Parts: sequence; C-alpha cells; structure tokens
Amino acid sequence: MKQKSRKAKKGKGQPESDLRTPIVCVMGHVDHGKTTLLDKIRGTTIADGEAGAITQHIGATEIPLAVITEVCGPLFRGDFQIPGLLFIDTPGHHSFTSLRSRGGSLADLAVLIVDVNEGFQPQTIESINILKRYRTPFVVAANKIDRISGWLPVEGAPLAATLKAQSERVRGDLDNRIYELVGELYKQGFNSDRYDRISDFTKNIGVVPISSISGEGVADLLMVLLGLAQKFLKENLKVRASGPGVGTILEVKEERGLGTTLDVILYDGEFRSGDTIVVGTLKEPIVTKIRALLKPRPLSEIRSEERFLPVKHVAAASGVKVSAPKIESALAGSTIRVVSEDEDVDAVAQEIRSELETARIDTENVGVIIKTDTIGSLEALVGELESKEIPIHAADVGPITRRDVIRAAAIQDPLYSAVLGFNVKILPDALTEVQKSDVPIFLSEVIYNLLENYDDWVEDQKMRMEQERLQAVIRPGMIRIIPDYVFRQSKPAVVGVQVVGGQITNGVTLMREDGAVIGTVKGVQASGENVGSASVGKEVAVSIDGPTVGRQIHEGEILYVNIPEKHVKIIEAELKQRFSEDELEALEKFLEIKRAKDPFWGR
Ligand SMILES: Nc1nc2c(ncn2[C@@H]2O[C@H](COP(=O)(O)OP(=O)(O)OP(=O)(O)O)[C@@H](O)[C@H]2O)c(=O)[nH]1
Repeated sequence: MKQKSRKAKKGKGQPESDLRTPIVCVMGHVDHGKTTLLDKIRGTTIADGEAGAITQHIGATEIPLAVITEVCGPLFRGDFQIPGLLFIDTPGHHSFTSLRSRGGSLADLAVLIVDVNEGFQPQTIESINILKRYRTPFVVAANKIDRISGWLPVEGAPLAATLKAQSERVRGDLDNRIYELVGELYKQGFNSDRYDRISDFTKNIGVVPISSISGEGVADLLMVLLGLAQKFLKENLKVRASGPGVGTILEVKEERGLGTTLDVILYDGEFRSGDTIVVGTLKEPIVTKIRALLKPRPLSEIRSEERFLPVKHVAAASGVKVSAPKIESALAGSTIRVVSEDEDVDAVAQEIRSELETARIDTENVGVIIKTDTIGSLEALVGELESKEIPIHAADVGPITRRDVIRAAAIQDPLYSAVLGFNVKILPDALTEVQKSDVPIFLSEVIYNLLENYDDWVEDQKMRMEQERLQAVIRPGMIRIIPDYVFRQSKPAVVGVQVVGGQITNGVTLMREDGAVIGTVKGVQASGENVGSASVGKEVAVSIDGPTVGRQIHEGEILYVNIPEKHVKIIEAELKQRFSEDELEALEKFLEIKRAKDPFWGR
C-alpha cells in the first residue's frame, strides 16, 4: 500500500511519536462488568479533566496518555511513546466476534473481565478462544473484588493501597480466588499470576484484581495495558496513522436525517470526506464516496439538536460514523477501505470480496451447515468446529434459508445432518422445511453454548443409534416342538412350540441339535393372532419355511435360534451381562453345538 506523506494530528499531551493509539477491547461473560468497567475508566478520567480531555468516538473512547499518567499517579513508571488507549465500547454482548480486521483481531490488546466470585463462564472461554485464534495480548481483570465478604472498599485506590486496608483473611480469600482463575487459565494453555508477582509479561498473563464500582485496581489495569502495548505492539503501531484508511464496520445503522450510516473503527491510515471507499457486503463490494464523517458532539454542546459533529478528516485509531450513498447492504464485521488515486478500484474490491470468500466454506463433503451474522463470527465458529474436528459442509454469513435446511437434510451421516446458527434468524420458508425434514437447527448467541447443544444432540443421536444397533442383534432362543400339535406338514410347516429359553422372533433361522439349519420363521401366532415374537414359557404356533415335519424336523425336538457369528461377538462383548438365566442357557447350548465343530467359532 502506498503511504501518503500526511501525518496524523497529535492530540494535546500526546508524545511526538509515530505510534498510533492501540485499540483495546473488553471481553467477558455477560454481567461480569464490561460496561461498568468502561464507564469507570471514562468516569475516572473525566474527573481528571485537568490533564487533558478524553475523546468520545463513535463506538469507542480514547484516553490520552496524559490522562492515564494522571490517574495512575505514583504507579506510573517508564517511558511510554504511545499516544494513549482507544477502548472499544463493545455494543451488545456478542459483537466482539465482529471485532476483526483483515487477517487478525481489530483489537491490538484485550481486557478479559472475569467476576472473581463466579470464575470462568461460557463466554469467558469463548473470549479466550478468540484471543488465542488472533494471538491478541491480553490482561485478565478479576472484577468485583468489593463483593468479597468483609472487603473494605477504598474508592479509586491502586491495588497495593487497597490490599493494605484489608484484613489478613480477606487478602487470603482474594488470593484463593485468583488461584482459581490461574488454574482455569492454565487449563486454557496460559501461565498467569497476579500482575504484581510477574516479572516477564511475555511468558505470563497478568491478573489484575479490580472493582469496576469502587475503581480499586483500575489504575493498575491501565498501567498493565500500557506496558503490554509498549512491549508487544511497537512495530504494529508504527506510522499507521497516515495513508489510505482501512477500518472494520462495527454496525450498520439507520440514523434520522442521515439514512444508513456505518459505525467504523479506523485502525489504519486516514479517512477524508470525499474519499472513494470500498465496503464489504454479502455479495459484491460497494464502491462509493464518503459523504460525511461524523463524530459524537461533545457533552458541552448537548443543547444542539444534532447528535453528531461533521469532521473533514480522521486518523487511526479512531471510531467514526461514515455517511455515504448506496451502503444499505454493507456487512458488519467486514472491511471498509479507502482507494487512493494511484490504486485500482477493482483490485481493492477483489481484496475485500476475498475476505468473505476465504471465510466461507462450500464443499460437497459430509458435514454440518453453519450460518453466522458476521465474517468475524464465521471465522470464530469455523475455527471452533475445526479444532473439535467437526466437519463443515457449508459455512456462510446470513439468515438460515430453506436451501440450508434442504442441504442439511441431504447429508447422509445422521450426526452431521444439522444446521448451526450463530446470531442469525430462521427465514419462514426454512421453518416450513424443518417441519418436513426433521433437521435440527441449533441457535445461540454464544458459540460455546451452540457447540454444547450440538454436542448433546450428537451424544443423544449416538445413543439412539447404539440402541438401534443392539436391538438389531439376534438374541438366543430355544424352542421345543410340542407333540400332536402339527397344524401343517410343510410349505410352510406350522407347529405348536413351547419357548424353553430366550425368545423366538419372526425372521430368525432355526438350527437343530446336530447343527443343521432347517428353515426360517415366517410367523409367530398366539390364539390365532400374529404376535411377531414370544419369550420363555410361552406356547405359540410358528410357521417355518423350509422343513417338512417328519423329515427335517420332528415332534418333541428342540430347535435353536441360529445367531450369526458377528452377533455372537456383540452379545459376548456388550449384551451378555444384561441377559436373564434362560437366555444365557439358550446361548450356552447354542454355542456348545457350534463349537463342537469349531472351537473358535464366535470368539
Ligand atoms: N459490586 C460490584 N458490582 C459490579 C462490579 N462491576 C459490575 N458490577 C455490577 O454487575 C452488573 C453487570 O455489570 P455490567 O457492566 O452491565 O456487565 P456487562 O458485562 O457489561 O454485561 P453485558 O453488557 O450484559 O454483557 C451490574 O449490576 C453492575 O453494577 C463490581 O466491580 N462490583
């Protein structure tokens, strides 16, 4: 990409450097305190307004380094060159899956927030998996420490100061909870410890105990984030505040008086009004021109009717609302990119089109069908399924359609004939199809739950298939032909029998005591009714295709159900322990006959 010579304007109090503001995202389980933490960071830093103002962006808040310096007070050590931190206001609890950029995470850094009283929850694990996939450096905020019984809150205090104020027991209690988190993180493949006990942040994840309500530990959290940014990101953040802008669409929104607008996080280069842009959609990328760039109007101008303030220019990293013609079909999570004068629009469009194409899967192989709301969530779900070795037949962005259900129904493997939808709707004609075909549809706003529900269903399916398999096994049976109860000599022979052991069922073949197979049972009747089968003690009439009474079979003779060798093996391995005495006896006698000729038969 050709870099233009324009440089980003530096804000007040920001150091003169080529590093752009790192983008920070707060992730975690629902109700663990994401919003409260962001409010606290904003509130704390607004209160410290003397040092320079925080800047409200669209979908993000920028905290300049000078403000962080002020908030951290004596905690602040070291020489930082980054201009500050840009926190993304994660809208809704699922959308961090759209926080992607081309080939990676939109966030340079993340805060994984965990309620210390609840520990790891489904979305905590889901967040960790996303952080792992994108290799995003992160810090763990062990939140709600003020809820620990006996805690004495010290409003806004750094960790060391508040720990001093707590009793020995409370400190011990906090440590135990931190160790639980450390254990959970270890299970996920990370070494970690309380941040002040770590010397090498490249090998360990820092855990910062905080309260988003009292503000305790929040300064420590900001310090650790600055440290991580400085350590890990220096190269990534260099000179990217100039050149043609590249951003990720967080949301596509209708705004009164403006029509459709895009809330964008610009992570590279600059946007100027009038710039030609290419925007990702489900189909062909849109080529259009920026009509207006909008920022939130400062709080001091709250009386104004207009909520947004037009600006001519924004530089990365920044949250901005983009107004442009023809952007109705823009897709959240995809890229928006400025085309500079010396670039080929078609080439840029192809680059953006290929983003969705790379994430999409469309094969002829056996596997599940998945639909998600954004490219980011598609990548995340595909990644999860691949790591669990669940094959995918088709993966795409968009609602569940009739075609998806038909395709799933056509999958022969009963464990993969299913549709998984993340944050998507089912179209009405797809619902009609579901009723016809019985294809299960799994829907969730949490990837972890989606996979868990699918796993449960697979287990149920397997159990059902197992039961069906075992039900198909021919079980042992032993019958005696009752003398004077021959109803028909042959074609078929119909005789009265007593079931001496096990059972007799339609369709089985029968064997004599000398091992000769004499025919197939065609019917089992009791009191003139077809009963299909009869168990030990019953007297029934059976019709046997094959023998003639008086020749191959005789009154008073014992006959055995002829069990195929494969079935005997299943019986010996899996079923025998559940057999009754008479079934066992019938099996043993049958095997004696078989093994008289071949001692290894059925072994
Ligand atoms: N006591 C205490 N309560 C907290 C703390 N942080 C958050 N809460 C409370 O926990 C609840 C959930 O907090 P939110 O910030 O809404 O959680 P969230 O993670 O943003 O939730 P979603 O946006 O719904 O995912 C609210 O009632 C908060 O007041 C804390 O440090 N201490």
